[in-house]
Amino acid sequence: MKNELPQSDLWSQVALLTEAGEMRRLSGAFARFVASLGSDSPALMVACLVLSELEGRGHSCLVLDDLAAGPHALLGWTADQWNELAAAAGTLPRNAKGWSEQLTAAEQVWHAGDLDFDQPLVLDGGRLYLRRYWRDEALVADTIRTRAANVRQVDAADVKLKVDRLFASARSGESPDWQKLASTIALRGSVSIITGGPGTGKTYTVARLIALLFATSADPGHLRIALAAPTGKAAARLKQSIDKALDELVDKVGDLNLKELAARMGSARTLHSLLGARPDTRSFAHNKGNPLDVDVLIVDEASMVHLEMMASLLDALPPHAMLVLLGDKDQLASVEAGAVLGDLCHDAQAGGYTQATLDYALATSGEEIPASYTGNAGALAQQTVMLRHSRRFGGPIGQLALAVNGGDVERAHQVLRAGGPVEWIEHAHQQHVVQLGLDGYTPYLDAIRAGGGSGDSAWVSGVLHRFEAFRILCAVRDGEWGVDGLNGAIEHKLQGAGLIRRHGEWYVGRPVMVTRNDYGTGVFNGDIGLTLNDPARPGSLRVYFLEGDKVRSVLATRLRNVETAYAMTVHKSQGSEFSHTVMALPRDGKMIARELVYTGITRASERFTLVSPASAVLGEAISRKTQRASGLRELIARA
Ligand SMILES: Nc1ncnc2c1ncn2[C@@H]1O[C@H](COP(=O)(O)OP(=O)(O)OP(=O)(O)O)[C@@H](O)[C@H]1O
Repeated sequence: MKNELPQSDLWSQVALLTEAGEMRRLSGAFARFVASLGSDSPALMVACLVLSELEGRGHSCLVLDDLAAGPHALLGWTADQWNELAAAAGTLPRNAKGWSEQLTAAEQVWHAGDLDFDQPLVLDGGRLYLRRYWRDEALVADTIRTRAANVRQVDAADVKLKVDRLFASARSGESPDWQKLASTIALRGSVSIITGGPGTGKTYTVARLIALLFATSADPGHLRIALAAPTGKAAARLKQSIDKALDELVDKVGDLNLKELAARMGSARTLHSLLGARPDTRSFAHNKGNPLDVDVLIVDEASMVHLEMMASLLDALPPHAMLVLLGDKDQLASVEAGAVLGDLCHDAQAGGYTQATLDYALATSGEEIPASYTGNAGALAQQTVMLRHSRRFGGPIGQLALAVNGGDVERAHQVLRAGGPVEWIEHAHQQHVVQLGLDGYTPYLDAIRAGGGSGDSAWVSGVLHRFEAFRILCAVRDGEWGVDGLNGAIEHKLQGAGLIRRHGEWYVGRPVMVTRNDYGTGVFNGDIGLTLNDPARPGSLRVYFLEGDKVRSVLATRLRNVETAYAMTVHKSQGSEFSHTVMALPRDGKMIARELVYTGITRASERFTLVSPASAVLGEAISRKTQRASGLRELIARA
């Protein structure tokens, strides 16, 4: 029955928060929609508003304990903003139990386990979900649990012989050799995870795993191994690194023609293209009913895979196929809801390996897992290995990344102030970033002028590589420290310096980022290209994209969803690396957390410059760890 409550106060508060930019219009509309289906109790309305807001911030659910304690910190609101909303709603439950009872009483909420009427909201184990996210989380949890428990028998002596040869030249430098361990642990599993920071050898290890898979297969000629990553750039990088690593292994796998077998793997694909994305729908051509034609699927940059994509991927993977996820668990999670890799890697640091895993590791790799990593952390933890030693990240950039990752503000300040390849412009003005932009982008713009637009692919590739050597990353989109403000200011500066000649939107030298998948032109969200003259058609412009060592181009006027990309968000930079990376932090950093700073720093291979108008923002961000509400771990642990 409709509850005629004096809720006008609540909706006035909603309007105020919306006007102040603290609440999405969508959240109010969503709550009203739910009310139109039945109860409009204050508890239900407030829960809907908060749930929708959290969804916009990447959480897959609303934990009722958080709601009872006051979710303002999760929302980035002040305690007053929350208290005013709660007071306007009327009497709200005092604790999680009370919230649970009131929400369960609403006919729009399905209490998991009860008779299901396909209600839009789901309450499961003290968490409120939008139905779609609950379905995705349940699917991921069920599939991962089943897969983690499904460990196959291997011939330990045979594996040891082969893995010893594959890792014979490896300068491990660590004991135990986690890389070697990771490859034999993955070999037995239906799902496994290899996590580690930049340069810890995830790709190096997986190349050896591939060789091992071929070498131990009864029918290597028919083993179908597929490589994939969330973005085109990450996919191209994966393929390139694996090819390079496999090249070094050709004589280490007996009579097998590794080159030919590797060539049959084909190129690495984006997850969208692997699954067969269809324009304008969320569904894919491949799913449970039409599974992927693979025996082994290796997915790189798995931290970028959001909950919905992971659910689609697991749904489309045939039960017999092996899934190997590679990624850095400490990186920023996807913009979309879910922090799947982070959730799945909960025990990676500690290990939590059982005696059975210790025995298996010793028998297959000869490596002894130290006692400090033993425990009983569950089936998935037995299939998870964290690589702990970075090979190209030992200097100040690595030290800074480590300090940030560990939440050590003082140490981060120390490294930043010590100079060298790491620098910090404190109390900066926007002009500082703009000047860095001018210096950093002059080389590729000079190359364009010098080349005269010959269009020759080696020349284009050279220009693109120069562009890729430098990038400005932003934590936010809006304002003078955001992507939009900085792009405009840099463009203006380059124009003033005579490096670009802007007539309208498109001009020679304009870097662009694709913001939506476009199947017609074959460009995907996150692809970055440079605008150059079309040698075949004087007067017209083409955008050139680097794909591994190849170059692809599209007529500029055919690209509908693009934005200028002198500055880009840290989120979009994942999977890329630049020799010199500049990261600009805004004046107000309340929504910035450690993972973002860490991800920005780890994009830099040789030089990292931090620019911030207010120095306190960095410390605050490092101290703030993103907590994304999710029930994945609990659902996986459920028997
Ligand atoms: N055991 C090893 N012996 C010798 N070289 C190694 C070893 N492990 C890794 N390397 C080298 O270190 C570099 C980094 O390795 P790799 O690219 O595999 O790391 P990664 O973890 O995949 O990095 P990213 O996260 O940046 O993709 C590569 O040049 C690789 O060849």
